Amino acid sequence: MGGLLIPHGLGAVSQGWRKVVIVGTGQVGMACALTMAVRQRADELVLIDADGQRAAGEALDLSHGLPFGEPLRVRAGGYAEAAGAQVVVITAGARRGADESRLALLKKNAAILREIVGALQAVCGEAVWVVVSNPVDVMSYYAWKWSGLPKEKVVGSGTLLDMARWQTLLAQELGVAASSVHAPVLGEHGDKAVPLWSRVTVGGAPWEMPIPEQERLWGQVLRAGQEVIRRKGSTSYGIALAVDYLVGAILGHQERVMPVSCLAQGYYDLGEVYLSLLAVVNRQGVSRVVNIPLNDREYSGLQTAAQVLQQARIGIEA
Ligand SMILES: NC(=O)c1ccc[n+]([C@@H]2O[C@H](COP(=O)([O-])OP(=O)(O)OC[C@H]3O[C@@H](n4cnc5c(N)ncnc54)[C@H](O)[C@@H]3O)[C@@H](O)[C@H]2O)c1
Repeated sequence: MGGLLIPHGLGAVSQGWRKVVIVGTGQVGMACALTMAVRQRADELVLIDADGQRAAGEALDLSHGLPFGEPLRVRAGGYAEAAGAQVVVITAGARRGADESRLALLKKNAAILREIVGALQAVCGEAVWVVVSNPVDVMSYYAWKWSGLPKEKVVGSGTLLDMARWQTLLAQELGVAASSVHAPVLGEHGDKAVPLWSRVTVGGAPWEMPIPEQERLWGQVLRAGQEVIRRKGSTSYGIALAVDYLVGAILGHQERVMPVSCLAQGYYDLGEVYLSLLAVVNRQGVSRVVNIPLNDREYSGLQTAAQVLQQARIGIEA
């Protein structure tokens, strides 16, 4: 993978320079790159892919839009170019088909992740690693385990997307802006996600829905990813906006509270497993977990998610 430096018209790297590396320049990786470019999230984006030509083409394509935005350095390259990044976003790996579960990707994507972790370790030990590749909770766990990084520094996008899908649907149902709805989701990114119905608020006011209505709506959230994949082959924009939000919290040291996949040990009687809990995100990554009280249904939902995620690891070498 040869480095390709796109002319950028920027001078020397200044203090506070924000460098983000994206590993995997497929649909998700490039949607993340475009979102971050448009939102001026970074000063420098480095794109890495096993297919070096693809990464180079993507970097060139993105660079052609630079005259319309703020200065940005975009380049494709190898892992050596990742040195000095504050954030690494891992989106490399196979994606699922419409009728496939995320967990079915594990064996293949774990092998890809192992290779990536080995390469990143040498150059990005100071960065926060944001894992997006599926199954994201198990991949985040192995990124943490194999890298030996402190747990704060390895964070998965987790149920950020599930939460966004749920909030979008609730907002449509109520005829209000999606940003006015707060509806946290914990647990697995997938079938064992745990919607916190007891915590739903609209404009800050608690909001309730009859159980059959809850089930109907949550069923739609669970099928949302498949609905998109069936129609266009992959999901990319929703996750990209979620990742941009998460990366923004890291680079801006924002202390934003959001559900992300993190080491859950020590919370809600959970063991050594990565799944989504409400966390405060800042420059360190996961700065702390917000240990909110859960009702019985939510608590047992988390236990089930943890069991499924721990079982999925069987056969993969820790
Ligand atoms: N966490 C989430 O909410 C979420 C949402 C959507 C997609 N995803 C996941 O993101 C991943 C990527 O999805 P996509 O649609 O972009 O797939 P894609 O096929 O479009 O892109 C994957 C990219 O990974 C690259 N790649 C493969 N092996 C590599 C390696 N060893 N090193 C570097 N690059 C490598 C491929 O060349 C390809 O460019 C999938 O696992 C998908 O399931 C996660």
